Amino acid sequence: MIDVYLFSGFLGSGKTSLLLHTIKQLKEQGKNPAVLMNEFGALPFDSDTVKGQDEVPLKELLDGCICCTGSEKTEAQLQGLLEENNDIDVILIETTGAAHPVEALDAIYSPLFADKLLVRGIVTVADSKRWLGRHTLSPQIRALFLEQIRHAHIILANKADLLTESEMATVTLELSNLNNSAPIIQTTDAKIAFSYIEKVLSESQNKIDKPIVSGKNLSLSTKLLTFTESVDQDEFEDWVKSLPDTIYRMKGYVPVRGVKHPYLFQYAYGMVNWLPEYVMMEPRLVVIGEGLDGLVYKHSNASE
Ligand SMILES: Nc1nc2c(ncn2[C@@H]2O[C@H](COP(=O)(O)OP(=O)(O)OP(=O)(O)O)[C@@H](O)[C@H]2O)c(=O)[nH]1
Repeated sequence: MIDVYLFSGFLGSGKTSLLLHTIKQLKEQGKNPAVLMNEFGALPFDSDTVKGQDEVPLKELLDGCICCTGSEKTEAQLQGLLEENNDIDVILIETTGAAHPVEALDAIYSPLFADKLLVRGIVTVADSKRWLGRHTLSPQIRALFLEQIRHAHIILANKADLLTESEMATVTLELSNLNNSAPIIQTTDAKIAFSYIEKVLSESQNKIDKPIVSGKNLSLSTKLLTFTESVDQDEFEDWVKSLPDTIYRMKGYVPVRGVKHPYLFQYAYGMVNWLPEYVMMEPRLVVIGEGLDGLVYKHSNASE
């Protein structure tokens, strides 16, 4: 049987960081992990990051999340992974931040895999800073955030570096009030020993409840910005920070004036992150949020 782990968590909480860190540890143990990831929106930025890891079989479900693309598609992807690679030991599934973890899990519970896959459980990465500011989220999004925590078998209270010790203590207490059966681990960059996750999940094969909130009903949408000319880095950052709180996530490549290649740009919950790129990437940016109509930067074009 192949162990399957599901990584859940809100947009920008640190799931990809957990995935990369886990792949590294599994490979160090001599195991062969495979990855199924889905992206909300049409651009596979996260899967680009994972492709950088040598020889990790990867399937992506583009343009939608595991829950909305339908279980047949997920089944087909999983089947493809298993047929093309007969030496997989572990499958890691990263769900989109907009997916209800139980629906995503439903999709991989298929009779096709009953004797092949052993679903070990759900690890939810919670952005601790966002947790403290959760009252600013719209009710539907907040409900999804809570559901992802409620259904977790292990919770990572991530981004501990951004909070004080007493804030972290508050977050941990509040998370445990919501889900008192999952261990809560405070992490930075979602760094955790995978052996710990393995141990906890092999001990507790929790029963997973039925979904309450559906990821399909959310008013989240995505937008793709393409740039017509390079931007002034400070001005662009000011623009991003002036956007409403309902813009949850941005990632992509932004051409910056005076710099040769577009920078890798990430935005999550009020914080921006620029990283130089040594290759020429197409300058385009995915924006995820609510109420994106009319959102455009002065040197860019927007499309759905
Ligand atoms: N300060 C801080 N930043 C973090 C931490 N973990 C992740 N980040 C940053 O948060 C951003 C999002 O991290 P990812 O690992 O891509 O999160 P994700 O959940 O995969 O994001 P989506 O793919 O949008 O759902 C990146 O800029 C990370 O560098 C952390 O513990 N502390």
